[in-house]
Amino acid sequence: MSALLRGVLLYGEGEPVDVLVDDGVIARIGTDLDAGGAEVVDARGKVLLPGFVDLHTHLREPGREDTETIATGSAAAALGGYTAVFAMANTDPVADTQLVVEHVWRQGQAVGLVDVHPVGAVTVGLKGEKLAELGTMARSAAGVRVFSDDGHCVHDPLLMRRALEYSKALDAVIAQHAEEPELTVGAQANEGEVASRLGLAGWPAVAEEAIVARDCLLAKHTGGRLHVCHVSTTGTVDVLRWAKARGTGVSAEVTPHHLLLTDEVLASYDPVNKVNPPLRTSVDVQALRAALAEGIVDCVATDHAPHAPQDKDCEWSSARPGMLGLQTALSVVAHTMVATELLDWRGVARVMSERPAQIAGLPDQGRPLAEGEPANLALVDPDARWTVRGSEFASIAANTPFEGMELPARVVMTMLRGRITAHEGKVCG
Ligand SMILES: NC(=O)N[C@@H](CC(=O)O)C(=O)O
Repeated sequence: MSALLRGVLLYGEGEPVDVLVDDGVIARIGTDLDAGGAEVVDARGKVLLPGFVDLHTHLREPGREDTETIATGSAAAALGGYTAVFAMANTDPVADTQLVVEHVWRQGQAVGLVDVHPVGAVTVGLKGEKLAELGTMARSAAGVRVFSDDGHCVHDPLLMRRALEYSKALDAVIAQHAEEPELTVGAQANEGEVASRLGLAGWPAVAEEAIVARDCLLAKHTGGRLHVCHVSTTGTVDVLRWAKARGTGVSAEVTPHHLLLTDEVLASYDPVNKVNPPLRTSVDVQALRAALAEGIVDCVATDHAPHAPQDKDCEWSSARPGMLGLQTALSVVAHTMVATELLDWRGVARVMSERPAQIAGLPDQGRPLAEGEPANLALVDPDARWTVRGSEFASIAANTPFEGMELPARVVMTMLRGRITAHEGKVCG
């Protein structure tokens, strides 16, 4: 299949060009290119970016196919501009064996809309007691390079030390859900004024920061590679700055919802706003935006967490934490980072594609927009404005905290190795 994108702006910069995609790669970039037999896409005024890479997606298969499947999650990813996603291990059964990670990998390939890379659990059953067979998962057909107990913190420092040692040997990364469990027993909302006012048990920032500090020390000590999931506090940014300055092998992600929402939205008591880690204060939001712009926080990851209505339309304390993210990520980043001039589109390519691909060691993702490079691409309309409707998403679940919000910019086309996977809001193939 070949396609010619006419009049597109590479990274939103410079003069419009034509981009000819053929045989899975960017074959030519120039002006007034001859379409030949290629499908012509009018891309005037659109921004071309490398396809996005999500290091943190919950696809819920196996186990909770009532909320998301690899097929529906892949469709949501393609519509959101993603060409690769990392499917978290907290499925049922847990992705802690070769069997499960290979199942997820093969399902993803069979669907074929996005590269689905299974994340392997760090500990057996996410129980935090015994290391899972990291080597077997790494050597499996799925080639696992990201390990995480996400949803749970690897709390035991000796286990975390060993996992980081393995990460070196396996050229992998340990993605930590940083939450000191002793400090968050019963916690429901960011510890502070809002939680007190609403009568919700507090979730202190230090529960995250203490684990990030410990793990940075362990990463430095072992020479292993640590990735900090969903950074949510100013103090974590300070710790990351310190750790990076002393040459620690650490990277970090921030979610779109932590770049936009604060705990003030909890006043409605709507559990759609319940998430782990919790929404923090406007001071934290500003610190996270600045850290992402500066590169202290490396990338954006969605933490796309679909939940069934019965797990969300209930009392706050019994609701499950988590929010959808795949189909709104680009727009929330445009709203919080581009409209505020903290990032330009080249910066968006860095935080949504290049850095996550590097962190996970994906050789054919997050590549430059240049001739001969694989055609993993996201085409964005920077001038679009649209209103979020969870019911219109490809996901089975509809738990978006951005419901009814008008957001800027929208992904209009996604290509995976030269094949159009989504176009104008429709999944292709
Ligand atoms: N991020 C979330 O709020 N939820 C995650 C897991 C978790 O971190 O609790 C989920 O799997 O639903």
